[in-house]
Amino acid sequence: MLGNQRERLPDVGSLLVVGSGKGGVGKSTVSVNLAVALARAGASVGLLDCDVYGPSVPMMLGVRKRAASSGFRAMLPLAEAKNLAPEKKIPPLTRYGVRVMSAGFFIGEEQAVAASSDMLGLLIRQLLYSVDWGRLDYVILDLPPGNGEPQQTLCREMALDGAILVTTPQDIARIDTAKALAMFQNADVPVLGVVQNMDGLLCPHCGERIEIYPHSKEVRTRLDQVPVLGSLPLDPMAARWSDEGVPVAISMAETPFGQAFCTLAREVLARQQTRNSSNE
Ligand SMILES: Nc1ncnc2c1ncn2[C@@H]1O[C@H](COP(=O)(O)OP(=O)(O)OP(=O)(O)O)[C@@H](O)[C@H]1O
Repeated sequence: MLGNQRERLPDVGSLLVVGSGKGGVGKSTVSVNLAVALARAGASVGLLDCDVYGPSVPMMLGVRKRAASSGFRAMLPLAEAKNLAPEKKIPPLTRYGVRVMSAGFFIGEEQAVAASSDMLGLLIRQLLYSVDWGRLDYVILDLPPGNGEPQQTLCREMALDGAILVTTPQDIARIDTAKALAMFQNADVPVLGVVQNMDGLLCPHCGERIEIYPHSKEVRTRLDQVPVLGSLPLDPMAARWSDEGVPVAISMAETPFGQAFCTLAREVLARQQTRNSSNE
């Protein structure tokens, strides 16, 4: 099925996904900070955390839900149809200028979700339609690791306007990222580029750069052809701010680490504008 036959979210300019085949490489860090940086650059932005089993966005944005709840039973009745009446839609939370929704707003942070994995695609698609996003330039989907669900359903049914891949320099991460790349390319989703995260550690004492993860020397032809949108070092302060619930695009805005997200946002805006004008 071609991209233009897939469904578009009403009133949303571009639907972007941030993904990687590999877990823990920084997808949520990139999603949250890209969303905040785009908002700071003047765009109207929504962010949907698509990780049902381990949502990280609530903590990264300082909206943690510690108490357990009735979980998805509380959410599913709301998410029964695509054409939900406006008054039935779920209002997103607004944090740092970004409209945010996460399964983590409905379930306690230590609560296990019993949804079977083949339900995840439907669940996320329903959530996407059930949120009262309003009119937005961008909605960013922070994907869970892997190439299963909800990725398959989203690639099949939604018109995704761009994918941003996140990897570390190691080959073990690049192998999985190459798989995610193949998944998006096979589904005709335009891949905007790759962010190389945890690319060296800057010593907080002397500033020396230490390579934590070895740079892969393997040729991965498809992945090597994808533009590099940015490179981020491992920075202990970034992890600390993230746990504090303040995105580094705000808390470290003046540092090279924070600035990297302004550059990433500018790259994404430019690439998306080029794509939009070539599609007109
Ligand atoms: N460049 C970095 N420097 C320091 N810490 C980082 C960096 N990037 C990510 N982290 C930290 O690493 C952890 C994992 O990052 P994150 O949750 O963004 O990865 P993920 O790919 O979304 O993980 P998952 O696969 O679980 O969804 C987080 O604690 C985050 O704060």
